[in-house]
Amino acid sequence: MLILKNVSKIYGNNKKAVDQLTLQIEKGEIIGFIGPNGAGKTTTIRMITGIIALTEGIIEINGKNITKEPVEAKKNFTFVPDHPTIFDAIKGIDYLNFIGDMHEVTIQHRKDRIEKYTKAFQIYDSLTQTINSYSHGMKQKLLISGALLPDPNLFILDEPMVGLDPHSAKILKDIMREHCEKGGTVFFSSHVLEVVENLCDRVAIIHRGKLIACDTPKNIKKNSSATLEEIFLEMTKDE
Ligand SMILES: Nc1ncnc2c1ncn2[C@@H]1O[C@H](COP(=O)(O)OP(=O)(O)OP(=O)(O)O)[C@@H](O)[C@H]1O
Repeated sequence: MLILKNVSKIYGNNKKAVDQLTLQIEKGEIIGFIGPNGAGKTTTIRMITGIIALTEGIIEINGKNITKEPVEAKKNFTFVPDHPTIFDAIKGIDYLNFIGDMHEVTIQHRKDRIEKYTKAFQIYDSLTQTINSYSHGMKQKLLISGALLPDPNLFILDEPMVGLDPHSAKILKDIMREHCEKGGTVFFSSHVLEVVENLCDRVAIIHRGKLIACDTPKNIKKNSSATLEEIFLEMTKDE
């Protein structure tokens, strides 16, 4: 479903933010992508989503190369960025309809899914208001609802729990799990290690641009009684 082969990113200031990262994610998996601040998570996600170019390597989404076939590759995923930047002079419902139009979601399917997600996130009654009247969390939930609307094969989220209240975070976790049970795939970055440990099939750990582990939470913990947080802190501590 998602393949990264020897992917690197060197920024203009010669900063090697991602270093030879290789990762394969299968259909139906939830993968949590964790790492300390500056480890390269957002850079990796921005390369997967085609927002920035790779310096080297290959990224394929459902067999489509994000560099060579960006339009085809982009039909296979939706993305929720870490900051809910959104054109906010329009109403919430207009934003969702725009997403529906872009992804050619049928009217009935669109109506059902808008109701399902915005009611679950308790923003349904605010959809007729302009987005500039929304709180940070409401914007985040609108973006998530929009990203779910096309029923993507791959759902990518950069730090989705930030700004969500516990009730909304629980709904999002349930939606992510449901998406995978229906055969979809979820790839998300997070600093909330408890969520990652409890929700994910596998955890990918990046440190200083390099992938240092990618396995089930149980295997990463080597069956010890330590928490994922304890193991993560040990693996990524500065010598
Ligand atoms: N546009 C840029 N130009 C130069 N360096 C950058 C740029 N964007 C990110 N970096 C650097 O690349 C490295 C990785 O940054 P990135 O944002 O990918 O980390 P992250 O793991 O998402 O961090 P955080 O957990 O703090 O969000 C950092 O050293 C950062 O300073």
